[in-house]
Amino acid sequence: MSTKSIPDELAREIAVEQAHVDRVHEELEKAGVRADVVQAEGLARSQFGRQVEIGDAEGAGLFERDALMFHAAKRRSALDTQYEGLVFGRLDIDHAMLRAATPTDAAGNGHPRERSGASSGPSGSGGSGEDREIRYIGRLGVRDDDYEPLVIDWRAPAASPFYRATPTQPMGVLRRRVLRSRGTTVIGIEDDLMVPEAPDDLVVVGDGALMAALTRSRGERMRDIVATIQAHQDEAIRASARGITEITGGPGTGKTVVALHRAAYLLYSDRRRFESGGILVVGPSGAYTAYIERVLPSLGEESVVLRALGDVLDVVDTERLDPPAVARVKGSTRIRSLLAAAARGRVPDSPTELRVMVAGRPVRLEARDLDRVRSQVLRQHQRNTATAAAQAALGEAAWASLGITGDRDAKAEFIDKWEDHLDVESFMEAWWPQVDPREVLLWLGDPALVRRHARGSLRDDEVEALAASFRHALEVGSWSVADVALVDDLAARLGQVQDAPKEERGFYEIEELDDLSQYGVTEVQPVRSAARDEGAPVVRTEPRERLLAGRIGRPEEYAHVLVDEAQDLSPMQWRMIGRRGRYASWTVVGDAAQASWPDAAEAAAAREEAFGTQGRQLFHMDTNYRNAREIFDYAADVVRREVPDADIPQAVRETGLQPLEAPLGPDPLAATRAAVDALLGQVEGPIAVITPARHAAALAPVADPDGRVQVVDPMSTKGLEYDATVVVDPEEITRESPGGIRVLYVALTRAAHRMTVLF
Ligand SMILES: Nc1ncnc2c1ncn2[C@@H]1O[C@H](COP(=O)(O)OP(=O)(O)OP(=O)(O)O)[C@@H](O)[C@H]1O
Repeated sequence: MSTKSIPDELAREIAVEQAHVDRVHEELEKAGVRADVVQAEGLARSQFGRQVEIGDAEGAGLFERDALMFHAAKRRSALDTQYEGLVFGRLDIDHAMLRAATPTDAAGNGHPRERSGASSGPSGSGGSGEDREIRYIGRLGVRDDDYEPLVIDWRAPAASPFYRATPTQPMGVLRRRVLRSRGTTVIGIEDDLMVPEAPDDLVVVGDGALMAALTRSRGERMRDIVATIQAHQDEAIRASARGITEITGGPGTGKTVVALHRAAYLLYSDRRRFESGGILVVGPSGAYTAYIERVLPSLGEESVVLRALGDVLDVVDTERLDPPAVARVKGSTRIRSLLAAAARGRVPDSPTELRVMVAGRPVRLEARDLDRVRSQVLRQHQRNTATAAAQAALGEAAWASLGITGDRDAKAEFIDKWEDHLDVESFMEAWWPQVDPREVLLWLGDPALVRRHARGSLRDDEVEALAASFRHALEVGSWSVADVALVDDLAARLGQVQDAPKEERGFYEIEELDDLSQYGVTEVQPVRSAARDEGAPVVRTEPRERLLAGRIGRPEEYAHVLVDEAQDLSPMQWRMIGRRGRYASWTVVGDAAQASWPDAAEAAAAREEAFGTQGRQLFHMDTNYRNAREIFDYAADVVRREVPDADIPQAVRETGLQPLEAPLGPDPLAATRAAVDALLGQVEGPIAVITPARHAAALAPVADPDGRVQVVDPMSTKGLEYDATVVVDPEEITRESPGGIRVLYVALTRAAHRMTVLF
């Protein structure tokens, strides 16, 4: 046996694997041609529809095989060119060893033996005898004409030993091999031996795939870990789809990447349910969704919806953060009573009196009467769907106000006239308009209104700050991330805005003009009459239109909801996500020690409400795969001082390089530049300068145009990682953030290889 790679041996092994990869591609080439034919015959849709229901380990027959291959052929070139190859693993299994083992220690994870990914036989180093089997593992399943698997989908039960086999429980596996490819070319091999002595014909090369993966430079986008998933991670990935799956663990323990692989696994294991029902992945920021967006496509899955907290609603997409004190008010369920009152309250500037002549009788209703009718209707209805009910209730009130008793016919005539009365209709338009939930937030720019509706539930300073924040939204024309959950809450209270009946639309509202973009028009400014504007201050209407653009629909519901960085969701955000997962199972990923939402108990209560009474399964990750041990130990020391019960993982990789500390000095820009310049020569990939707001403007010039060096605030680095970081002014980071030291902990755990801290 050989445990060290020597170039010739490595080249020989690569050639063997290349031969198999070539065979897979030939097969896919043929399938691609067939797929074109299928498509040309108009059968593609039904074929594709069927294929989504099968896994490559189950079922048999030409039809499924064609369908499977159709899908694989479609995805092949993307997987090869963008995602490091379709085939990434190989298992050499000894069935004699398997037979001798306990029944649970079986390749195939207890499932009936599947035929191999390449079979026993001549192709390569594994071909000794009947008992030997070779399985190739890939991002998708591929079979040959005889329905023999050439590659097994990584999610199939037959691929499970690739992730679960260990030297103490080898599951019949002699050698696990990871293939590294560029395009369709195999360029490297890393082997792990599962038995103390490999048979003579089994060559072992490389230093182990995990370490090779971890020492690699980080790209701008998260990579999948499909070739190096560890056994404890695999358990969480393949855990039951039901109920609530919680994945906890410290920084860099792979929580995010495991959760994403789990999403791909769920689609594979119950495609009918999860593809049609949908999977929603929610993360903290747009930077985060951009960072993870390639992981699922790299696993062959395109159908998962990724949303940041600022773009959960279709019509709002924002990254703007409120000052911490305001975000706190907006995130707390305390604000619900204000929203409820505002949603039920009078529409500002709506009429406070109704005078009308109906069926020859003069009707007069005053503010008190109108308020009473409104409250009565809103006890049973949502405002936007209750126009008819409100008009009817108003009619009853109008009749009652006349003080006529016992004359049924007169009442019937009155109500009949009331229903079609033009004056009543125009009153209704002003008194009971359709209300966009975002309008309600704009009303709350008035502190007096906020105070009145809050009825003591908010302090004076909170009232002022809240109202100021909505006025600010109107000035800048953008909502904040925290506003999105408020809009969603109001939308649930008000009901969907209803279309005006077609015949009532003004000529300028005809449908053809709804989508002006087809004429190249991207921004519309209303024409204001000169007379109306005369003498009046110039009103800039554009920000308001930006704030109210689009139509808010009903919340999209999903079959599975995956929430990352769950420790940061405010109670109001939990409620927002909960509306999208009322019938869903959940995967929830978080680490309390990295929390930026200050009131853990309140958030926990809202989260429990979102989950309902479903069963739980908990997975804990305790190995840090991101940070060099020296960097992580530094961060762990910092957080332990204030959060003694922080969940501290073990970092597995040592570099021998301690983080550097240097003074920020009188010229922060120069100090930061010097730190960045040094790092540029030491790492290949992205570098982040993580700075508190105080230095952000001064340090902005350090960012480079190609994006390799970025200047970012600590909160925006949540969930992300870089080859190297410069953490600026840690004390100020702690001071400025509501999460305090926990946010500094996030900042200190973003670097994979090098870190410099500037005090
Ligand atoms: N089995 C693995 N093989 C290779 N790389 C891995 C493995 N597990 C995790 N990693 C890598 O470790 C890094 C950290 O993973 P991830 O971002 O999922 O951690 P996290 O627990 O979500 O971190 P945080 O809580 O700090 O955001 C990523 O680069 C990920 O690819």
